[in-house]
Amino acid sequence: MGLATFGVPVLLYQWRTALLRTAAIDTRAPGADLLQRYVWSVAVGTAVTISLGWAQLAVKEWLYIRHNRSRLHRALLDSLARAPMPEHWRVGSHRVLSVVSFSERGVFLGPHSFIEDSAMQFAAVAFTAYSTFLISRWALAVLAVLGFVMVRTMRHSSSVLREIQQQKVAEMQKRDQLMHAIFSGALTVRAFRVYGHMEARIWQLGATIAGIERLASTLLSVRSLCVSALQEVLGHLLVGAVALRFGQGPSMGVAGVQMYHDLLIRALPMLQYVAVVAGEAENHLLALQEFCDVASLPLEGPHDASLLLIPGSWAPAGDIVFSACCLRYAHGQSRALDSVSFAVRPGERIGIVGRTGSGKSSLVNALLRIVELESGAVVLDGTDVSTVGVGELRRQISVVPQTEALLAGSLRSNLDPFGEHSDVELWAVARDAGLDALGLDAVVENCGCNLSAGERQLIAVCRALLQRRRILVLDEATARVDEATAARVRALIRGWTDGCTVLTIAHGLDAVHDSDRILVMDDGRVAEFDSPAALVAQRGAYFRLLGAAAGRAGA
Ligand SMILES: Nc1ncnc2c1ncn2[C@@H]1O[C@H](COP(=O)(O)OP(=O)(O)OP(=O)(O)O)[C@@H](O)[C@H]1O
Repeated sequence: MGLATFGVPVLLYQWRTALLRTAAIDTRAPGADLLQRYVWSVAVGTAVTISLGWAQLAVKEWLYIRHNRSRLHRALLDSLARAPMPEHWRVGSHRVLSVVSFSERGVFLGPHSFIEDSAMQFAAVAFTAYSTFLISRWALAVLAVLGFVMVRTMRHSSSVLREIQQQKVAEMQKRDQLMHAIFSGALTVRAFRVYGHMEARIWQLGATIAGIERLASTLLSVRSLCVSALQEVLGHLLVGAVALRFGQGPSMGVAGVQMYHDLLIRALPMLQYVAVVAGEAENHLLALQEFCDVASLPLEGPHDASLLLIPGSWAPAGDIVFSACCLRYAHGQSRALDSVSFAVRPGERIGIVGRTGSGKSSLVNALLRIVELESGAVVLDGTDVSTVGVGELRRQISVVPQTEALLAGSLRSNLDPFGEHSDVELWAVARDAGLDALGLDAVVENCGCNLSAGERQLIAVCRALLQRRRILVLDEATARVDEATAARVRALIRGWTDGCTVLTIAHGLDAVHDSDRILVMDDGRVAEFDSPAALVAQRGAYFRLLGAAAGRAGA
């Protein structure tokens, strides 16, 4: 680096001498002083540019690759891992994926290459401008105006190209989604014989994408033609201005003009680079903005930092109180829970029923602080859950969600992802659930796609039971198994949750008829809450649900 920084000016000095000799410039002739200053400015400008480049290269590795890259990645992961779920739903997985993939390709490479290019190109343009100023102010004015037009044209065309690119990405996403739908819903596609229709749609999207690509390439060609033409005009105008300036010099006029022309031909494309770099920088900064938006999502409450409890010391027995709870998913949306109040005693089994969208799953979201309450409080064993860490809270509760999450591995690794249980326990729960025929080492593919829907649910139930927590929430946990298996799962849950508080959300009333009490939700409110027998005697909402279920069964 040192050799280059100090060697380059020396080489340039030699070059300048050779140039002057070749051009047979009489250094004592009028105007020669001006030309010498010009050549010097070229030499110094080039040396500065190269030194800047070297210095930038030296800091780049440490600053962007070693330091910023890992820091930004960590910020992105932290943000995604700690953001409240509504933020996840808002951001969407597509946006996260595009930010993560861009972070690899663009955000980290973008700024430093922008600095590298801009340092080199702006310095190049600056010394071209200074050199031209030395020769002719009129030439500089022309250079400035046409350079401005060139940069504006490039930037405008870059933004048009960017829009076209975005359109292409949107069309490609549509095509990918369609491909995914065909792949994941292959049975439905074949059953309804719509493959031909979907194939035609994919071809149509492919043709649209090809059309967009053709448009982009035409635009690029037109832009490059325009810029070349503009450069030619600029070059001739400047050379003309210089010829006028030096035209009178008898011994050096032609040589000076020739030399200036040569240097100009090399320097002018730099203007084009400046415009390209500026457009690129704009793209990168927009992407960086997007990256920062996702990397700085608001955080959910502290994970373990309870103000009131010694970490790990909190072990509620399962007493749950909802007190005037109001929950809203988004501003302007109606409340999913509207002044919900009820109390559950430790060890009680509560069935939660109600029509679709009545707020059953929202109760779980409030209990686990997946979504924070707008007002009211959820109290566990006398402790307002908003005062404990979300990690601490969630460690007290096992949940079997509506859509279970299975990972590629074995039955064993899915039942016991953290290797906390003995084979005896795993066999016991697998046997009770009727999964023992598979064997603990049975292969489970990603998302459990090599298992039946019922088997996947059973694995999720077993995994929750093995955790042996005081509170268990089952959200439609037996919706996809036959009645005999559902009865078996109910028996399994009873056997493994002695003394635990169990909240069972279900559409099918069979899943909750043996509960101690039934909570009926209606439009975000508690409609009824009592024992099944009392609710039947009341002939209210639960009774009507039973009647509707009986009607469906009879039909
Ligand atoms: N992620 C979400 N974003 C916005 N609104 C939501 C979200 N989840 C639920 N809602 C709304 O909140 C209300 C209650 O939904 P919730 O999922 O609690 O009903 P549910 O009784 O569990 O329904 P289901 O029986 O279909 O599971 C509905 O009006 C629903 O549209």
